[in-house]
Amino acid sequence: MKITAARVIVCCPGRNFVTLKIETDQGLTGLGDATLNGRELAVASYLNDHVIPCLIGRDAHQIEDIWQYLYKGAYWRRGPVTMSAIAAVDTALWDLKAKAAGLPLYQLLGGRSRSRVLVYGHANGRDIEHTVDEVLRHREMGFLAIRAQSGVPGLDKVYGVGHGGFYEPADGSLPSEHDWSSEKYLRHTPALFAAVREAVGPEVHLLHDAHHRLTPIEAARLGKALEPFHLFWLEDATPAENPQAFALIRQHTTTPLAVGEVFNSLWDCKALIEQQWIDYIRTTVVHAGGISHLRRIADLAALYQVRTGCHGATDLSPVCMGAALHFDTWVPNFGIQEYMPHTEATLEVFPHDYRFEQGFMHCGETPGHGVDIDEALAARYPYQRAYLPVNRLQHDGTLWSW
Ligand SMILES: O=C(O)[C@@H](O)[C@@H](O)[C@H](O)[C@H](O)CO
Ligand SMILES: [Mg+2]
Repeated sequence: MKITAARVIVCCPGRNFVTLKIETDQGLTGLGDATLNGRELAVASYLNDHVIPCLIGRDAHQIEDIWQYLYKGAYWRRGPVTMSAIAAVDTALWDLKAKAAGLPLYQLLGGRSRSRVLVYGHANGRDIEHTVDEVLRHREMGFLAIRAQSGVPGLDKVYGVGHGGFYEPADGSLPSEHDWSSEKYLRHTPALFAAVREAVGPEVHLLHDAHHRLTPIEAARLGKALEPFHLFWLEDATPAENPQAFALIRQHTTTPLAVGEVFNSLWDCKALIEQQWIDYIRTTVVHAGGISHLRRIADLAALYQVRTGCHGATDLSPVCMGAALHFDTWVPNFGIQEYMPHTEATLEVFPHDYRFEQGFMHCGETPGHGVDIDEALAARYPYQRAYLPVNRLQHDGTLWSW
């Protein structure tokens, strides 16, 4: 099955998405997600200007050889742009191989390891009371696992909390600047989870994302303070460039730790997994080199009882969600899948066969990963530059992790 053409489709049905479409001489096409929030055109150019010329004429069945060619052949290895581009090619080739076999993708990975995929939803509120209401609303919607994020008294905007309706962090023609105070956040968050756990009872899994903002000792303090509320995980407790920071957190708390949505290769994950400094690895298809590389990360994690917890925010396209659900259906050391429902406009551009049902998701049985793109509709939503916000410390303006 020869690759005859490939093109990059950039569209913005409410937010930007980058999709790679590979065509073959057998008339089959494959899709991969290449969306990197706030740097979309960098990946589009990497694909258009540097990758696609190398793909034409290759055998689409040689997924591994093409992966190695794009990884080692670039000389400049790893990084979010490179690995998102490789991920898109890899995902599209797995989609093609499954379509050529007439099988849903999970069958090519090793078949079904579970009947359904546990997911967690996002409950966000402007304050504790509103967040409790949102958690209860999500429980009513059938979620068995719910992430809670709330506004922090004294801070105008914080990660994860929209201002009414759909939460989309990327905004503006330049990055918006948010104030941050770890002290205010640390004073507030234990009270948030005391109220949420009290309201929702012991059964519902509760999750929280500290979003890279705490120092290691502050993260240890928060993990310890949250122990009475038995979180499923505390995510991105501290920036993970220094994996050793998680060793310090580990010394102080039994709150499970999750990290990895910003990782783009096995090498980012290795020490954290081998030292058992984390409990869940958050890498997913679009940013960690595709299905081929994500399998390698999961296999290493399995040796150390670390489970998967794929990233699944709305700035990852339905193509990534579809592929991730097939991965989740197969992977033996599955933990949980993040599920932020896309907008109707996005879902119209990306017809798909996966579905949500009572706290779980089900990938479809369509050959491939089960997601397509309506190119005519996508063309009606041209790219709109948007950036993720930046954070500055409220007391002196120091630039901080957002
Ligand atoms: O866990 C999460 O879902 C977040 O960390 C993401 O929403 C993250 O902020 C975005 O993907 C950034 O583009
Ligand atoms: Mg996160």
